[in-house]
Amino acid sequence: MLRWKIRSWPWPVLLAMAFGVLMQPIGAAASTPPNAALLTQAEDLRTSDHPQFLRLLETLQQQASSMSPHERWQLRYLQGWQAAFRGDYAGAEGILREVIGHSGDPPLVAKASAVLMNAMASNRHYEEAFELANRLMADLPKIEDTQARFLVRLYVAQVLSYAEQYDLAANYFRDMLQALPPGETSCKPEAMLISVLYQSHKLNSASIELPRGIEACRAAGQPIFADTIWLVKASLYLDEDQPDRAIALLRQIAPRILASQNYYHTQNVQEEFAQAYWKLGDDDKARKAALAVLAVSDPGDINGTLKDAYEILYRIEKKHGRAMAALTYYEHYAAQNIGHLNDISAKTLAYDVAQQRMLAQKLETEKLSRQNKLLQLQQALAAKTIETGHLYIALLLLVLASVIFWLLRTKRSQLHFKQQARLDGLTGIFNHQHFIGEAQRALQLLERRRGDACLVFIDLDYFKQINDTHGHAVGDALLKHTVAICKQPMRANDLFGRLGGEEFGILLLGCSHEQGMVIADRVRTAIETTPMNVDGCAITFSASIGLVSTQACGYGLQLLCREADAALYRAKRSGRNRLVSHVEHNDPVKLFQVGHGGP
Ligand SMILES: Nc1nc2c(ncn2[C@@H]2O[C@H](COP(=O)(O)OP(=O)(O)OP(=O)(O)O)[C@@H](O)[C@H]2O)c(=O)[nH]1
Repeated sequence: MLRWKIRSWPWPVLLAMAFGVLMQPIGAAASTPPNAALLTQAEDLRTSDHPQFLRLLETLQQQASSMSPHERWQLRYLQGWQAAFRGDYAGAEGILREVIGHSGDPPLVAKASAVLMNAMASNRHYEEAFELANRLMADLPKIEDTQARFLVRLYVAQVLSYAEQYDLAANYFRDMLQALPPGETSCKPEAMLISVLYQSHKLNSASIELPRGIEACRAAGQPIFADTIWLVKASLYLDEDQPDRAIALLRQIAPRILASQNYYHTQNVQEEFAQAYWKLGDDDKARKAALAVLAVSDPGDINGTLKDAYEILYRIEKKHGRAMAALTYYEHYAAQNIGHLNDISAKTLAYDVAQQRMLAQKLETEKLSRQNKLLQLQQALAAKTIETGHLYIALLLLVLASVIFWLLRTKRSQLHFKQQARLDGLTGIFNHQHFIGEAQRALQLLERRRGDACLVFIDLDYFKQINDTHGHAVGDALLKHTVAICKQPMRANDLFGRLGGEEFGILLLGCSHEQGMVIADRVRTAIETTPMNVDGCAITFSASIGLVSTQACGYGLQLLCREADAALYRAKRSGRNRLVSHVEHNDPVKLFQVGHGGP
């Protein structure tokens, strides 16, 4: 028994319908509108009045030299579209690729891409067509022109249905119906939705979509799309074993379809007649209709309609025992069946390949983006490490600076304390201990050079009385005053120290006995003649001085101190305020007059 197979509506059928092949009469234009208006008019007429479109295209081609570059690219797009329409797919591909590559006009590029995709699919370049469909779907959000978006979505959905992705295509058409751009009607998406629902077995003859679609196309003045829906309805009657209703419907639409000479619709209407008559057992009419399908077909055509027509012819001939004729039709049927199945496999395979390739690209992109992210993280980490390194260095430098600062402070304190330990707290000159140490070292050096030096001991006279009379503070001030006076005749390298109480020592370096005597006497005289003023009252005082030279006693400090002390003692004993040298003890050549006998 003949099994009715749901027709897989081939791409060219839907494409031809979308292009429109209505032979509407056209009126000649009274005057020639400007190029831009003519281009828009031509684009609008493509599907509703194709002959008029061809005439306009001719006019536009003649006016090409007066067009702007943008208009010339629009014309080129229409030429590409027309090439695809007339079946010159290779020519269409070349022109449309040119528009896509060079026009620089995003809506035009989108429309040209959609038409190119159709041309490639019609030319059985399935893999390229599906890949382009994937790209167009991905780029869809970027297409701002509503007309171009509509066209792209329409064509992409058609290509999806061609790859038997019916649910996906149906969703596309439903989305389009939800948001029709201005100037577009629901006819085309409705008709195409019905077509994919039929192919995915989701319709019956009572489905609401059918009258809705027919009404939309009638209102839009698109009879060809309305006929598509009528043909689907007739197929559904056949599926539901209602051949009478199918024939009644086909009789209504057949005159218009046959008059339109639409290739695919003519094939389909005849094939549906054949199926219906076969079901009713009217073999003659079934045979006649099936032969009419063959009559309108091009040689070499392979499609589901031809396959079904040959199957009916084979069964009729077999039924009537015409074995030879039955075998011939069977061979054609088998060839159509294999060709049709091969074509379906090629499409399915191409779609799978395109999907796999897209998935691989997506994974590659994700991998790259992950690697990129990893790289960014590594860079951030490296930057952080450098930053941390800088922080550590800064911290280290800070610690180092603190340590250096602390060491310097400690050193300064040490130096300060050391200095303090060397100096006399009241007068600021060497204290006894340091004076003795320094004198020892200086005498040792001097001994090596055989230089001269004089050690001078100075003791203030009656200092106790000054303290008692004027107070201890005045006594302190007098001691400082004395130090200042003593420093005046001294040289920079001479050593000066406080030996205790009111007693001072001076080591005059590089100084002979005679020179020493002169300097020491200057000191004595200066003390005697430089009173200290306290509250307007001049306090005069004097000092006794003992001197010893290395010329007389050598470089031993102990001996020098003893002899200087002895000379000082003698100065005190002999009346104070005088200079006595060690030499004078043995040969008192010169005695100094006492300035004051007492305070
Ligand atoms: N103001 C003050 N007095 C001091 C200091 N050191 C010692 N004296 C005093 O110096 C005085 C020394 O007195 P004496 O040893 O009797 O000697 P003098 O009164 O100068 O008598 P002669 O040395 O014999 O002339 C004592 O009264 C000490 O108290 C000091 O740093 N400041």
